[in-house]
Amino acid sequence: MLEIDSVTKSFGTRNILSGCYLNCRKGEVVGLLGRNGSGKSTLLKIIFGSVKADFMHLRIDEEIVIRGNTSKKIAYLPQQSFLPSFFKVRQLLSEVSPKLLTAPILSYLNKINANTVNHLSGGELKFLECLWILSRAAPYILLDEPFSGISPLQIELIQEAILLSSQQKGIILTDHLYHPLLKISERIVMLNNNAIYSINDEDDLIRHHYLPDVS
Ligand SMILES: Nc1ncnc2c1ncn2[C@@H]1O[C@H](COP(=O)(O)OP(=O)(O)OP(=O)(O)O)[C@@H](O)[C@H]1O
Repeated sequence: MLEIDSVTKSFGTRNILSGCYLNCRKGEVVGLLGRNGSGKSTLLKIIFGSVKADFMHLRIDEEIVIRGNTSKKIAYLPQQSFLPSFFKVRQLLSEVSPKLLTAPILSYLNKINANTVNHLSGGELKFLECLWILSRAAPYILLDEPFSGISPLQIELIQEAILLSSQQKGIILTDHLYHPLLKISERIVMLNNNAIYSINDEDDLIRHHYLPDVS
């Protein structure tokens, strides 16, 4: 299990996270929701180790971890593209796990004919980056907005890849496209007012001012 607790983070005088707790077991997808600026990316970066918390405890499979990214136990899809523009698409595809290459995913990939990453469309690039991250050997995967910029049919393919990957891995996923997120998440949590809350139904999303109350 990946378990992070007592996460505290401020930027200057602005408190972003106060004593947050989050966990994820192998075999589950945890959906993390929260309004813009609530601190979701910051929390994922703290777990990965690219942002330093003011305070936190991170344990992965019973071991205390100081920096997630040097532990080899966490792979992380950031919101922004991270592959070098000259990276060969063929090379990228060769590093995708065969397990994720289902017939519909292969059929989509066969239609991509760019040679290098800088010739991919925004959605194609996000799709390939997500498949590549899901293929890493790390047992825990953090996905920051994997559906953003992706068209509906390709979102279904990404959902399929995430679910396949989650058979062995623990996945923490955040996205504002909350319907696709709700569909594949075993558990939903929400960052609100610097803390994490469990979400049981859509009414909770209204109570936490994530969805408008239209009643
Ligand atoms: N390096 C930084 N320096 C100062 N403030 C920062 C820094 N990084 C993030 N913030 C602030 O921290 C808050 C949380 O940012 P974060 O990116 O974690 O939000 P988020 O929940 O992921 O938002 P979104 O849904 O819009 O992506 C924001 O108000 C942001 O401006």
